[in-house]
Amino acid sequence: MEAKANGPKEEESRIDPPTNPMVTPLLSDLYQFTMAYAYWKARKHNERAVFDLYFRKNPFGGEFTVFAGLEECIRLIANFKFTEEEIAFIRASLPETCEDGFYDYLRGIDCSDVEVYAVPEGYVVFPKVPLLRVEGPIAVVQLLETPFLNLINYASLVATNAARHRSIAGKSKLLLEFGLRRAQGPDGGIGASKYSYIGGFDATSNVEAGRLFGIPLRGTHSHAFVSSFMSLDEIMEKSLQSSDGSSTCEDFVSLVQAWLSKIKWSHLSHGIFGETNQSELAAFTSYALAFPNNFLALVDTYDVMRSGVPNFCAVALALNDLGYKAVGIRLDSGDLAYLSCEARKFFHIIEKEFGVSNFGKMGITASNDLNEETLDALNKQGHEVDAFGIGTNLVTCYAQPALGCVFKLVEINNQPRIKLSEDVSKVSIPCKKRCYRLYGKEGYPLVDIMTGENEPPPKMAERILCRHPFNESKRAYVVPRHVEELLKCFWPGSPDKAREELPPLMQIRDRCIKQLQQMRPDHVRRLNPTPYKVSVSAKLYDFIHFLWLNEAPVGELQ
Ligand SMILES: Nc1ncnc2c1ncn2[C@@H]1O[C@H](COP(=O)(O)OP(=O)(O)OP(=O)(O)O)[C@@H](O)[C@H]1O
Ligand SMILES: O=P(O)(O)OC[C@H]1O[C@H](OP(=O)(O)OP(=O)(O)O)[C@H](O)[C@@H]1O
Ligand SMILES: O=C(O)c1cccnc1
Ligand SMILES: [Mg+2]
Repeated sequence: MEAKANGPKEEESRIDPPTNPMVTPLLSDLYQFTMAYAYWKARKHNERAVFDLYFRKNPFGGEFTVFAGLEECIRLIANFKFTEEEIAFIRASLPETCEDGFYDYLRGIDCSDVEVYAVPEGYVVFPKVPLLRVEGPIAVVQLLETPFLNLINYASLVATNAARHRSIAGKSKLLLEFGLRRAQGPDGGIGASKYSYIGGFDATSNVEAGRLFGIPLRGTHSHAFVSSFMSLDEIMEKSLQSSDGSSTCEDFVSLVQAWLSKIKWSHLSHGIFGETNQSELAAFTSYALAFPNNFLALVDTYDVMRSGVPNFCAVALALNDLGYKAVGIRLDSGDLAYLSCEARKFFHIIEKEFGVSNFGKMGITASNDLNEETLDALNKQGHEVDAFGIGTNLVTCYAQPALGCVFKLVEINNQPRIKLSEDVSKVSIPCKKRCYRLYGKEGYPLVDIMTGENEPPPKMAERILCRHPFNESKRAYVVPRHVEELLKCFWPGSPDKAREELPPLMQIRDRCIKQLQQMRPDHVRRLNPTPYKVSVSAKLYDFIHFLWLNEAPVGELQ
């Protein structure tokens, strides 16, 4: 197909449908359809509306949030079209008094007249600043409220949760997402894997997420595998070729037993253990025969130091004789700080005693109900864990089950709108706005500022007054070293107009890691973090308060 004169090639510009086929125009609340009908009935449906999608409070007691879920929103609107079956269902769900013309109207709807400006996915974001600004015919944009919130709330929450776990674990640790079995259903599981990866996890055990998104897959084995073996006699196929293929060990089981005996009687490890569990030894040996290049053993089924670790070392040393390097162990119960240190000491003893270089650096993975607090406790106690497998607390976002993103009308037919509330933090910021991040001389972001759409943008090296949107006394002058416009055009209305790229997941992850690194450390620390400043221009401040006074009825005291 020919490339269009000034546009991308058609196939390049085509945007895939949402990952989850359940994400359709019907994945919405009934009231969006009743409102759409009422807009249509009032001939208001094509009025041009601007909505902001934002949250009011950072999750997990922190002062930052990682924005995620944008690509799935763009996929939804790029493919937004009702099927006849869907229209028939809406017709059956609305009162019979609804006129037929509405269903013809629905049949014709797509998002070619909708514009979405958004913060790039993976960015660090803050309360009140729009993550998305959605503009279009009010009835259509209204229908997008629920699916957009659904696609962004959990994605951003779990990406933030992952980023927090990464920040405590430290850069050098491997973080594995193990949560599929505990996730809130299939979409929760897939979403958790995808967005934990964006938040800085290294890999997932979720095979379907690996296929869909190219996330690295990792895994060990379970207690069932260990306890399914009864004795070494079960192992029928005992031969193992050396890693370079030059020789074959006909009886790998005997080689393992010989090593276990050597370890047991070596003067350095003497007394640490007596008889190890032989069924566990059989399981480890079998696993090594199946995966000589990827041997990793779960060592806590019977007794970590008296059985699991010595059995593991015997198999690892036998593999070493044949030129293979074992990967390491996994600890899944007990005191993970203590056991990891004990295991590490044992590996060092083996290295010294038998001259196997780097044996002391053997990988130690830990799992079992890990969360921010346990990671923090392990750090404080000192530990020797290289990789953490985290499931339940990560994917269910146990510490906070939802991020409260909302979708509020800020302008209709060029008329700014405000939503008032007794609770000042819930008052919406009116107007179609532009948002900027101002950077200071040390390179850190200093403040986010929202301005009216037609105000001149803040300029580098030029002093600008940044005001708290609601608190009159809170204001500061900023001379930015660098100004970044936050809301970029991700959906200009049609797939062949210029728009921001939807980058691969890996790039979003890199962006997220970079974003977190460039934050001033006190904003992202765990204990008593400093709030990041979110502000409005002086002009917007005045306008908000003018509108507020205009819209709020004056009470009468009797
Ligand atoms: N050194 C440590 N400091 C703080 N918390 C730890 C430490 N080691 C382990 N933990 C945590 O303590 C909890 C122990 O959980 P629990 O008592 O259910 O497990 P367990 O008895 O060790 O193992 P099992 O799964 O066999 O019952 C887990 O959440 C684990 O992450
Ligand atoms: O603890 P999480 O953070 O959710 O991580 C995943 C857990 O899932 C696995 O076992 P499972 O919990 O199914 O069984 P177990 O606790 O008896 O090992 C694994 O051994 C971890 O313990
Ligand atoms: O591979 C593992 O060790 C694993 C995978 C999922 C859950 N728990 C552990
Ligand atoms: Mg468990």
